[in-house]
Amino acid sequence: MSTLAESYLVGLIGDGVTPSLTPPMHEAEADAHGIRYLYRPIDLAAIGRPGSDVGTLLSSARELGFNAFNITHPCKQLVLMHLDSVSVDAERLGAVNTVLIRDGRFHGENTDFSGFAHALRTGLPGVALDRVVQLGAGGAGAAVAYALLASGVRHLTLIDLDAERTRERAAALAALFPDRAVVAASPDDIGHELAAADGLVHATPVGMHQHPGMPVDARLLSPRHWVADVVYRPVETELVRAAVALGCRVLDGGHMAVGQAVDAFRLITGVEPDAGRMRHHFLDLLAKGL
Ligand SMILES: NC(=O)c1ccc[n+]([C@@H]2O[C@H](COP(=O)([O-])OP(=O)(O)OC[C@H]3O[C@@H](n4cnc5c(N)ncnc54)[C@H](O)[C@@H]3O)[C@@H](O)[C@H]2O)c1
Ligand SMILES: O=C(O)[C@]1(O)C[C@@H](O)[C@@H](O)[C@H](O)C1
Repeated sequence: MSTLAESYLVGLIGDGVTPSLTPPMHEAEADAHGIRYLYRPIDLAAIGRPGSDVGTLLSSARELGFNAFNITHPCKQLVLMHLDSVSVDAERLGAVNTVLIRDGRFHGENTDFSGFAHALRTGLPGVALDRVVQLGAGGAGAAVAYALLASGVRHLTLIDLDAERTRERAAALAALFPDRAVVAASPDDIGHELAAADGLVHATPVGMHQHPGMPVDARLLSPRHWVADVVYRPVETELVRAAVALGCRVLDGGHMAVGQAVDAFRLITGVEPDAGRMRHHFLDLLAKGL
């Protein structure tokens, strides 16, 4: 038998999360530390529950002895109203992807932003952060943009097909970081924006197996740009391949996927994970077609 203090029972709540690589990443890292750790996807689509049930699911899970959760689409905002406390960054960002259950209370964190910020620091050390263009202002884009500004980016241009979403996101971020410039631009302006930028961050679905292609004309990139992608299925996207071929410094989307898991594992267990080992495991899982 194991109790709350001797083992970890963790879940991932979200729509379509059955194939997620986050549960096996956590479990393998826990195994390596000799920690008893079970991590189950709780797929809303599979159990026929709406995202608005996230509070009910958390309450049941607390009664059943769960220690923590990762939370994903469509619940990252919906979960906020069910929490007893939230980290400063998750509150400012308005999104939670990690819930810790401690002494019967729910505490929310956001490791999407911290995972990307860590990946940027360690994967692209010393890159210029004066001007960055970010393509994609949806769910992942919100966390990444927040991480860029928290990491010191001085001028951030957001570009998305959804002009209203882009304007709203830029205004919200500008209010959070009043000493920076955060502007919305149209996809037609990308050439002009990239000409003045140090780096490009890509956070749209373009380049995924289901949406193959290049999100930006490679002729607009030059070796002085650094390029970060968030797409990780495949990890070597067309954008990543093109940027490497040009001689750009590149961060693939696997770094963010592993980064959020590294930070969540540390928060849940209090044990320092081996980030390099978790990335190796993640790449192995992808290579096996999982
Ligand atoms: N690496 C990670 O940890 C991680 C985490 C979450 C999501 N992702 C990946 O990020 C990508 C985006 O996911 P999301 O949850 O933000 O999706 P989302 O639907 O919330 O947002 C995507 C945004 O991209 C915009 N868009 C789509 N095509 C575009 C184009 N050609 N040009 C400009 N804008 C365009 C859409 O209008 C939308 O606002 C997916 O590939 C997902 O797999 C990666
Ligand atoms: O790997 C996934 O499936 C995730 O859902 C991706 C992202 O949404 C993270 O915030 C979650 O912690 C895990």
